[in-house]
Amino acid sequence: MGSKYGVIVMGPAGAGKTTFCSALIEHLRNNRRSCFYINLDPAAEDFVYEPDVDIKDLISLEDVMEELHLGPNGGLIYCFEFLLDNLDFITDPLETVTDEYLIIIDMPGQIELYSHVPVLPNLVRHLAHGSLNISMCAAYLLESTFIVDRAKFFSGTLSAMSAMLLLELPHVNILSKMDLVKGQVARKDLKRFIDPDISLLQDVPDSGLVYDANENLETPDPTESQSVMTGESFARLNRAVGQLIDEFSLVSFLKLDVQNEDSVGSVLSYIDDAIQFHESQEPREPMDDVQDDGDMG
Ligand SMILES: Nc1nc2c(ncn2[C@@H]2O[C@H](COP(=O)(O)OP(=O)(O)OP(=O)(O)O)[C@@H](O)[C@H]2O)c(=O)[nH]1
Repeated sequence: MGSKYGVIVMGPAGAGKTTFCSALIEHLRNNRRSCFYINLDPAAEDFVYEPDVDIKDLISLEDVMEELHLGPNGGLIYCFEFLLDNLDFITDPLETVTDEYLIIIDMPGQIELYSHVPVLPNLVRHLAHGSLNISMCAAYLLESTFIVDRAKFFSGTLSAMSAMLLLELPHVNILSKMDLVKGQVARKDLKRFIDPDISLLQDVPDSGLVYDANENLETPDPTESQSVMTGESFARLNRAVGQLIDEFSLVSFLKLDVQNEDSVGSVLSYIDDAIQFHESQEPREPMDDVQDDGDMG
């Protein structure tokens, strides 16, 4: 059984991850619980609570972009690869953290991290299945204002699903910034987003989206390179996305209003429960590609 507990806070840019981390820390403090706060966003600057470990003390995104001539996304991936090569930076301070602490890991918002780039699963495997053996939960935030634009909401839902599949951790999805939609959405309408009702996708208006069907071909034929996704093909795509979400059937959201202490407490209790439930279910085994001594080599 693990004797360390952690939550990794993820979600698209601006979803409210750092604000949620601060609200969690405040709630834990008010309830005499300890926490250990790790910032892994090399671009994050303003913190209400100073992180106990900050990736910026290991590597600076600005320096990486300047010296390696990388853009912000490439620079971020480089920073994570560098972190994986220097895992002691994060594992050493965690050695002494006991089970009274909740380890809170604040992630950057680049969604590549939650879709196809392997750095995050490697990091999580190391923390959860390496010698630290941290019992972890993933918290994926999506902004509640997305529900105004259904296409955006369902695309966010897909990114949350992608993170669930990628990390294979106990997982809670959270609709953040609920104060921004309070009083604007009827309770019964909100319910259709909390437990996503795929029939909402039937009403998504056809955007007349134009896409380049041959963008990956080396020698695109200019007469055939443009396709217009309209009408029936757009509806078919939406039906397919709906079916995917429906068949996955594990996606639902918790509501979060960071200004409301009860709301933060309620989300935290789901996180605690997810961690405990997972711990009681699964014997933990180190993964093949992760060494036990904290050195990924
Ligand atoms: N109204 C409202 N604003 C919020 C809430 N949470 C965050 N914000 C605001 O949303 C913006 C982004 O919040 P952050 O907590 O920095 O979001 P983040 O996901 O950490 O952002 P990145 O790290 O850049 O991806 C800030 O201006 C916050 O003040 C909320 O619950 N309600």
